[in-house]
Amino acid sequence: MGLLVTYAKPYWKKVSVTLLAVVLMAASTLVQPQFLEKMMNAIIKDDQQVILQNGFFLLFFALVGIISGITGTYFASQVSQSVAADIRLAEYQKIQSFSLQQVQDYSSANLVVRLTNDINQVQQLVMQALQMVIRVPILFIGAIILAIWTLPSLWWIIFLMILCIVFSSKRLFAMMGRSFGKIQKLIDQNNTLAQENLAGVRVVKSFNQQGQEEATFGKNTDDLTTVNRTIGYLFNLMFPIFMLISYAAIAGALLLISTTIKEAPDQLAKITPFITYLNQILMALLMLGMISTFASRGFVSLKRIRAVLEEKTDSETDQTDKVDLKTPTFLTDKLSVNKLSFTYPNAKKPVLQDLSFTLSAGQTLGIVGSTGSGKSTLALLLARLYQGDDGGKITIDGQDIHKLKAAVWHQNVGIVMQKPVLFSGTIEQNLKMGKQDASEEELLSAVEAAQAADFVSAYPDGLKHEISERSANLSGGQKQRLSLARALVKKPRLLILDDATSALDARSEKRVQEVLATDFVQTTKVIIAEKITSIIHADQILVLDEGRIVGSGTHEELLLKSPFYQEIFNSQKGKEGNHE
Ligand SMILES: Nc1ncnc2c1ncn2[C@@H]1O[C@H](COP(=O)(O)OP(=O)(O)OP(=O)(O)O)[C@@H](O)[C@H]1O
Repeated sequence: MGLLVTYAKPYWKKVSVTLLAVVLMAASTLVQPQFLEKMMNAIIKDDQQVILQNGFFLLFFALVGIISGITGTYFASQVSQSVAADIRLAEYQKIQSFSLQQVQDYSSANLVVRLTNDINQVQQLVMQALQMVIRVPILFIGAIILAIWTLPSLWWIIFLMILCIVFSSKRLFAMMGRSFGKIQKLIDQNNTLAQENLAGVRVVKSFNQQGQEEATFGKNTDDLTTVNRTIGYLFNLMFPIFMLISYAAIAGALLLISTTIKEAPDQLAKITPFITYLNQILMALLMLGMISTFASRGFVSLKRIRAVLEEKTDSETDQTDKVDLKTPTFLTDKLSVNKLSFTYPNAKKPVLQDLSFTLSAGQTLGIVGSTGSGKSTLALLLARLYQGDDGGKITIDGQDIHKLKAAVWHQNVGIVMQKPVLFSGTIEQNLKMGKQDASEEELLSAVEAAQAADFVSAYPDGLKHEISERSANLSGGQKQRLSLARALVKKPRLLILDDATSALDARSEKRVQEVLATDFVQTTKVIIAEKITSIIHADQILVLDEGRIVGSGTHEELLLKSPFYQEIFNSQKGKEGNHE
């Protein structure tokens, strides 16, 4: 609730207008039966003037009710949309600052639901709350007081009716409440299934898995429908049950009045407002039921959103805009990795153990090793996307990289991941992620260095060419080249290439190596490769096996002293790609 109040504060003027309109509407609803009673009395006495006079007031207050109703809905809708938009933005910004582990812990599908469906639920909650939170108590208490005031002897009928309604709705809501939590979980699963299936559509088709995928998705959708239907049934039951109770109360009231009408004929005029008040009490309880439904779903969603917003993230103490990104503040000398170990947060065993090595500025480090030996993990640690276990450190000129501003480190480090990721938008927009203010010349030079010039210049719109969703209109090699160009355009002080040239032909890969050696002399390079030819000239090569360094030295040294390295080299000799 505190979260909603915080986000609604900037819109206090509109909130006040909404609440004022709602109070006016509730008051006009309560006052109308009073004029109805006066009209009934005048009809019995055949007093035309009083009939007209009260008819006019009745119409006037009905009009006030309509206008204030429309005004309230208009402003409530504006406030709820603005509050939802602000929370959505805050949540999105928060997710942007999440570590890889946090994204993995929540799962991306779950975060998408929290950004979409959960926000919609909160929007509905705000909309309904603004319109009903004040209206319901005014209407409920006001109608009870006025009903008793109208026919005091029938007070117990009112309370009996309320008791029956409260009892039956409590039961219905208890049954519905259980389903709301389930819905959110099923929507998460539904999203995960759809996302995975669409992202891997080629695999699904090539393995003829459409039927299997449809069945899994269908099962989840059926479960969701069943839970939604249960809630729908229970909700739709509520209205007839309430109506039944209220008609029983009205019938009871009429029966009792009919026995006393001869001694007190003025009670005839009171029966109409009394019944109207009974209906208003019923309306108030129905609205309470509705708001409880929105509240049950809305508060589940609000809790999920708050969990995201309250996550502790690295960048909270590290605001990019306060950092001078232009001035390189490190990498003047030595990058040292000292006794570095790393265990993924939910894993039992460390993935990297006791790694130590040093690199001088401008040097090239090659990393080879068996699959799953921890090469990509080391790349992520060097890029400061994860932090090593206690004790081990990565330092630059003696300073722990985690003590530096994350934004500064990321500005000076270029990483090309094993699976290249580009975003929908133009090639230029993607490349400028490396350097926002890069000139066209700088972009073209990076494209040239990454051996992407041929295919980029073949597009009639060149750098303005649109990359489609999940870069479906690019080949694997093209994606790799553009990812490399994006890292090169920022002229990083430390460049990490994780199997980044695997989809390049031997000639292009050789050209990339030459460009890195001549145009990026100052850049320290860490190159993870499957093929030894990719790192053969490295100043130092690390051989990893099961997270440990099992060999280090130059190519020639390793050929002499590391059987593991020799084995890899011999297995690759003569194969395509050995362009040495
Ligand atoms: N996010 C993660 N959470 C938990 N374990 C992970 C995660 N990522 C990787 N691992 C595990 O860490 C180990 C090392 O993975 P890593 O990707 O670093 O190996 P690699 O040497 O790059 O492999 P490859 O040559 O196949 O790319 C593997 O056993 C893998 O299962």
